[in-house]
Amino acid sequence: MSTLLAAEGLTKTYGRTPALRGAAVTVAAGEILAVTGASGSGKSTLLHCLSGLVRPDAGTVTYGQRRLDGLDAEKLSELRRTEFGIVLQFGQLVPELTALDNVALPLLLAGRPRAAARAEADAWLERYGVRGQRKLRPGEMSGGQQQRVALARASVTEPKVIFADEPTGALDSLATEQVLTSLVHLTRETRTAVVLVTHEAQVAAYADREVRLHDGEVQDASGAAGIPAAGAEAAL
Ligand SMILES: Nc1ncnc2c1ncn2[C@@H]1O[C@H](COP(=O)(O)OP(=O)(O)OP(=O)(O)O)[C@@H](O)[C@H]1O
Repeated sequence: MSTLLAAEGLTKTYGRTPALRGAAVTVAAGEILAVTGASGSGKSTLLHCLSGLVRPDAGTVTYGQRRLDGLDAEKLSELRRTEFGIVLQFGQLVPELTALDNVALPLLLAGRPRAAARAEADAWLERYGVRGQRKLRPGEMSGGQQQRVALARASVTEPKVIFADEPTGALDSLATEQVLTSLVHLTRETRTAVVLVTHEAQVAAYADREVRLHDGEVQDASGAAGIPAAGAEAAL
């Protein structure tokens, strides 16, 4: 598989706390990569560096032919808007907008007509099991419902890479399966790659590959982790 995203020697220190210490990782088009490790091992920091939200102190992130550190803030934010879908751990939905309008927003920003944007947003809410909540604002939804709306918003543009930080952390196991199955479908249909930060084995089992962090370093990079994603899809 062709490499879409490659990071080498990533180092990031917050004050005196080393979050990453020379981490290296690659992501291929269409693959689901689970990033696992104990609390504080650097998983979120790795996701933030890979998605260009945080600049590492040292090391490189290359997306296609482009080095993220070679892009200015405007180019980086354009790249994130057009090629990436990002789901962070806490509240990134627009509080004033309904679930439907939150999900339609990236399409409207890309110039899609309102009716078409809303129809696509509706379909993604359905896929993630929160169509019933489409008229609610984030403050009127549970944490798990908000997570699913955030995933729908990250998926609606069919980006090249989705970065998701514990996207099922607030879901029960049935809803977790529904969400991960939808993600697997997305990757198989559109060759979207997914970088999935998780501490749950049930979630990592959906990945094609797992990278385990320990104290900011990649401890173990394994092949298929548990149930392969294709198996999860076939089990539908
Ligand atoms: N913005 C920040 N300011 C200060 N320290 C930070 C910041 N972000 C991360 N850290 C520290 O860097 C280390 C790695 O944190 P990170 O959030 O990347 O780990 P994690 O594996 O995602 O943890 P968790 O599973 O608990 O979310 C931790 O010691 C954390 O306290």
